[in-house]
Amino acid sequence: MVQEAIGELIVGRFEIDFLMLVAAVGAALLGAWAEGALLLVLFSLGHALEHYAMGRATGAIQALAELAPSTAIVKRGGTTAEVSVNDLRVGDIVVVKPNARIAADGFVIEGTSSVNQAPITGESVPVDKEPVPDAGQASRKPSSLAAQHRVFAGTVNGSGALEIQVTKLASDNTLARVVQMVAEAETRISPTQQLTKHIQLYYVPIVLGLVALLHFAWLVVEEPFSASFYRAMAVLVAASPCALAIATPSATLSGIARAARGGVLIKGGGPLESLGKVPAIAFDKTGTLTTGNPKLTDVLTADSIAEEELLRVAIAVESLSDHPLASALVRDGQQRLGQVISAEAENLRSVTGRGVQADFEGQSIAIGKRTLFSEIPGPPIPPELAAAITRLETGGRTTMVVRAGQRYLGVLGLMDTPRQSAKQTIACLRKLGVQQMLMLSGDNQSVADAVAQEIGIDEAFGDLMPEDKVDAIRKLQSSGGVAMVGDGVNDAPAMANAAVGIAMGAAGSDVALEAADIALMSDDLSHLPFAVGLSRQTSRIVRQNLWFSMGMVVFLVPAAILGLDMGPAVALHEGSTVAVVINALRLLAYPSVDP
Ligand SMILES: Nc1ncnc2c1ncn2[C@@H]1O[C@H](COP(=O)(O)OP(=O)(O)OP(=O)(O)O)[C@@H](O)[C@H]1O
Ligand SMILES: [Zn+2]
Repeated sequence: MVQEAIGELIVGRFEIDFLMLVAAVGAALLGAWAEGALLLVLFSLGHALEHYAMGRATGAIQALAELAPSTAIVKRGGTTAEVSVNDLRVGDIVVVKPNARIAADGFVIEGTSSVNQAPITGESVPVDKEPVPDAGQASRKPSSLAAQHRVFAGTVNGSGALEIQVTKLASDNTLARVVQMVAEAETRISPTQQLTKHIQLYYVPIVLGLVALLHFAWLVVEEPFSASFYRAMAVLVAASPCALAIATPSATLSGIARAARGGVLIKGGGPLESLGKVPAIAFDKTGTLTTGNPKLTDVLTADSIAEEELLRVAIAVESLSDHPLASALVRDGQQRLGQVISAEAENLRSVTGRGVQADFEGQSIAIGKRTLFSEIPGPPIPPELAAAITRLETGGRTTMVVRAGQRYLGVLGLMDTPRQSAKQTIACLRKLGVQQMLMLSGDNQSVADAVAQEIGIDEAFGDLMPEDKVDAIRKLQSSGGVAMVGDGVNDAPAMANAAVGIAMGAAGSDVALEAADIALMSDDLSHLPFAVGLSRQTSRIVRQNLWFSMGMVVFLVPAAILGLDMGPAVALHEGSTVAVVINALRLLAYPSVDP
């Protein structure tokens, strides 16, 4: 305490601890050793309780870090050995026994099991895991692997034994990054916290002035100097804004810790507070409200073009693209053809938000939405093909027009389905008080409208380029604030312009984890109402704490002036500080909303 007080003095600012120290030393100097000692005892007792309670919140975060085992069983050169996780290298094969905690991030190469991922993603249902078809290919791009192949350090294996190939060093795995980000979050200051800092800056000097003045009370009322001094000291204690100072940080810390346990990473008090306040939430469509796993539903060829030709060209080009539409086309197209197309195009150039261009068998190929072809040189879309596109779009299809050289080969229709949890999530958010739910999509307006209608979104904006999404967010932001939910990859600019950027499925994506203010670790929308609810509850508790602690000062100061003793004044003062922290700890027990 003394150190803290001196430290603050050195940086030239009065702090609460300093006030208390003045009171204690003052009492002792005047020969009232007993009072001085009582003051110090009560004071440190209060602080000990407060530290203990705050420790509960920080402990919740610390517990997260201890989820990962410290050793792993590694297969190297035909033998197995137990090594420290810090000695694991990318590419190592780790053996995971049944019911053991997984020691590293990686993908499954042997065995099947179901893994409880709740510690990382908050998903209550275990996720089935199976080996990747080709380990060599998987290791080249592990971040694009499906959930049934990937595993995370800190999750708990089910009843099957697994062998996994390590993709991340222990210091760099998802768990380590989450722990680090939560730790950083603790140090970020929320707006309300800044407010209380501000109050302290003016408030403390005013209190000191009042206390100095009260020393001269014996000049006005008839009493000995020592009586005036005691009163001044009691007022000093009564006026110390300890509870006020701890009101917000204690709640923020508990809120962040609770969220982390529920698979929601909140990067600081700022995002935690704003999420509970925003009147509107905007969602990206593909991969956020929909599964992001579309199916090829229609193949319409232009006159005199064979379906094989259309599909072969489209597959050769799209196998180079990593857009979800592209992988769907490659997968379903080959199935429809009944053969694997191994021919690959060259020189892929993507036209953001519109489509792709590439060279294939001596021709320049363009694939994309209607507007692509009014922007690149070449003949316009013939009327009968345009009619077919319109028909598909009215039917809720995403369309991909294919042109080879000067010839239009046809149009492909794809359909994505809304996530199962989407409709319920939207309803849940509405019940929590979010007034407006919007959708931003690069897809055509008909598809956007169809999805919005199905899941209960208020308004859908389609045909948006990434920069249009940013503009839309800016506009919403200036009319009351908006949170943006996306995958954090191509929505990063829009997310950055929102009051709060929320990324989904962040456990699998470093980029998303980095870009978001709030990250839903699981690829599951239903954790969003939990985050919003928790955030609102945090704001409520902060408000209660602020009122209570200010109320206590407003009561105690006059009471002390009118003669309340030092003992009760200190007890009430420290009691209120502890009460504030305990109130904040209630957040640790905030229930997860089950969908
Ligand atoms: N590789 C591609 N092949 C064909 N068309 C593409 C490709 N990439 C994008 N497009 C076209 O551009 C449109 C917009 O793509 P963009 O990536 O901006 O949005 P999205 O992520 O698919 O949708 P949302 O904005 O709803 O998440 C797509 O709907 C599609 O018509
Ligand atoms: Zn205090």
